[in-house]
Amino acid sequence: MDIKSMTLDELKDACQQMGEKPFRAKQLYDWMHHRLAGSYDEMTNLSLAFREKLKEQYPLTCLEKVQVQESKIDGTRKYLFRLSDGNVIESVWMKYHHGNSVCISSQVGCRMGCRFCASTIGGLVRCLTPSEMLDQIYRIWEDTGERVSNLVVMGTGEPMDNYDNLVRFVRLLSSQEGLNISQRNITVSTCGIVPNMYKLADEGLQITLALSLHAPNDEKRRELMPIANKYSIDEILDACRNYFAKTGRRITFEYSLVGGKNDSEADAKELSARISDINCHVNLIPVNPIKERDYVKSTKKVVENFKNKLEKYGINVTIRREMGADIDGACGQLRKSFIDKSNEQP
Ligand SMILES: C[S@@+](CC[C@H](N)C(=O)[O-])C[C@H]1O[C@@H](n2cnc3c(N)ncnc32)[C@H](O)[C@@H]1O
Ligand code: SF4
Repeated sequence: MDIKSMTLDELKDACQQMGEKPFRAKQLYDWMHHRLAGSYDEMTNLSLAFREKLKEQYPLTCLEKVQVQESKIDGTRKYLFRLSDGNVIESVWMKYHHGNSVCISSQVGCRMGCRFCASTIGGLVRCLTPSEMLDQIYRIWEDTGERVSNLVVMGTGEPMDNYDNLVRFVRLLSSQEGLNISQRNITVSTCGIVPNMYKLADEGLQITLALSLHAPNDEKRRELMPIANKYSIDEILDACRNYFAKTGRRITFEYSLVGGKNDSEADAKELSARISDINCHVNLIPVNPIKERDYVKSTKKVVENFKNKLEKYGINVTIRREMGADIDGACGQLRKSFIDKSNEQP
């Protein structure tokens, strides 16, 4: 395992095996997770011999900032980072009145194939390690100089398709010796991989589960999301009910409104009936069109009507505020256009 993905206890064992005292592990942990050291050479309170041993046994890798786009409207920042193997990923920093929020990627690409999503067009390249997920937050913290209070795993990738790394990442991020971000301020979004939703409910975590529903019935969902061929909405909603029963955490349903596909009043009525018994919140997101597909955004009026209809049936609902509208591209597009441009060059 890479050294920045280790817990403090694991690091103590590793240090001991290298003949070092356990307090060295604390110093090392502090350098990596609080002082955001980019290399062992910066860790000047560790002996040169120890640093050499570390370099040999545990190469320390950090994300490299490749590009930042900043919104003139609200200060939202989109980051493109390069991983040590040359792959690139994107992350977003948003300023809200309740604090700063970061949206991270969990994989390089995605294999789920949702029709409206730019992240999946090149398929899955690989899963991110816990430290690569952490480092997105660390590098943004370093760049902005501001603490992060909320985290959403809603960037490229399907976190439930990278389960063990995701859970380890959440534990590291929320641990007292880590950034100590409250688990209640962490949201993990999934397209609905049912067995792992059950597993997550038993981890003893207090994170919010966001479920990307996007349709009121299986037929419509299958048109938008191939994963719907594997798990039915009934199965997914049962997994959500179980998550609430086990954790007490209200479920968030994400619903991307696609013009003429899933945004009618009948869709709203059917959706309300299906989720009315679940302690939940619905987040409506007008779909962000990508050039590879011909899906269109629902009009403002249709979005408002959809919201009103859900409210009429007693569902708690918000329309997601558009952040960084001037730098907006759909999720995964910054990475995709960077790769396309790199491929065009001779
Ligand atoms: C990029 S996904 C990552 C997390 C996870 N894989 C999932 O699907 O929930 C985060 C959210 O963005 C939504 N999304 C993806 N592409 C979109 C687009 N072009 N317009 C609006 N929402 C989009 C997804 O449906 C999902 O609800
Ligand atoms: S919406 Fe989520 S699951 Fe679907 S392709 Fe995009 S990243 Fe993957």
